[in-house]
Amino acid sequence: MNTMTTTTTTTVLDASDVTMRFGGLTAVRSVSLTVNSGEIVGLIGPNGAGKTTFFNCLTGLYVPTEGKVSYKGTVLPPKPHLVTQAGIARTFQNIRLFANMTVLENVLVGRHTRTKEGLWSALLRGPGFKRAEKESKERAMELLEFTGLAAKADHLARNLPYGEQRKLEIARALASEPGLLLLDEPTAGMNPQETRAAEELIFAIRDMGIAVLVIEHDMRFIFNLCDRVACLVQGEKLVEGTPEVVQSDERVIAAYLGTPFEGAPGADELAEVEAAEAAAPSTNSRTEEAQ
Ligand SMILES: Nc1ncnc2c1ncn2[C@@H]1O[C@H](COP(=O)(O)OP(=O)(O)OP(=O)(O)O)[C@@H](O)[C@H]1O
Repeated sequence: MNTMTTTTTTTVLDASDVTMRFGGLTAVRSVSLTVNSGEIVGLIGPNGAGKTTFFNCLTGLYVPTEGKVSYKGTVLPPKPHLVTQAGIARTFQNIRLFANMTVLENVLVGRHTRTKEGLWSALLRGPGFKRAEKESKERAMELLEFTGLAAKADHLARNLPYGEQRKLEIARALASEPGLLLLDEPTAGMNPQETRAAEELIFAIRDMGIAVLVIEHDMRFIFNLCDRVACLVQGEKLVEGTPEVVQSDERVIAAYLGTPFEGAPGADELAEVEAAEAAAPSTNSRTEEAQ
């Protein structure tokens, strides 16, 4: 929640008329979308609607066939490492961690776009390199505290439970000090309790001053979390608006939701979350899996 009285909203991301064709298939057709500072924006739509392809166009993995993508007023070069350097970080639908590296090492990898020390400095391990290494480690530990993973800093990534691997991906993305975070299905495979914790984590990220664009199929999560939601269908943006507008739009219901969305959690689901929360002493002190 923004408590400042004199906040100015700026456009962080401006994607304009983005089209992506693969041979004869138009996966994304002339989609425009902005994300402003302080906002959490959701991207929804049926399987194959073009959501991940659109993300890939934003992050330089794909060069859009048409259209342009700007970050804070500057057109982005279509190269993933330059996009990260500019200030956009992302997570992937399928978790992409370095499984045999520790939790801390995974976050340190995410810092490489922010460390200025060059190859020679690293090879010689001079004072500049050692100072940068120490600062990176401190920042990485801060991010592990923030995401609730500090106690597992020395564990191998592959030994973390699934929900914590997703958190680690977020910590690693935050390590590049982004101004915009793109999350591709951050709650996929999570239980209701983990989903709720992920929601809180994303609010906290927004409160740190990082704008968020999130793809998700869990509509309760999306409508609860987002200031604005855009619905893609067959590569085109069908509707964009507040959660209230999007969830009651007849076209969204027909093309995606199937039935009108009911916002309040069902009694069974609420009971399941509350029982799980009561059983777990805290999110950070889960039973550790064997290393
Ligand atoms: N590299 C590619 N080459 C060819 N076709 C592709 C490529 N990537 C995606 N597509 C196609 O583009 C369309 C959009 O796929 P995309 O993965 O972006 O959808 P999505 O909305 O993210 O779906 P989901 O919710 O299932 O993840 C699909 O028809 C897909 O098969």
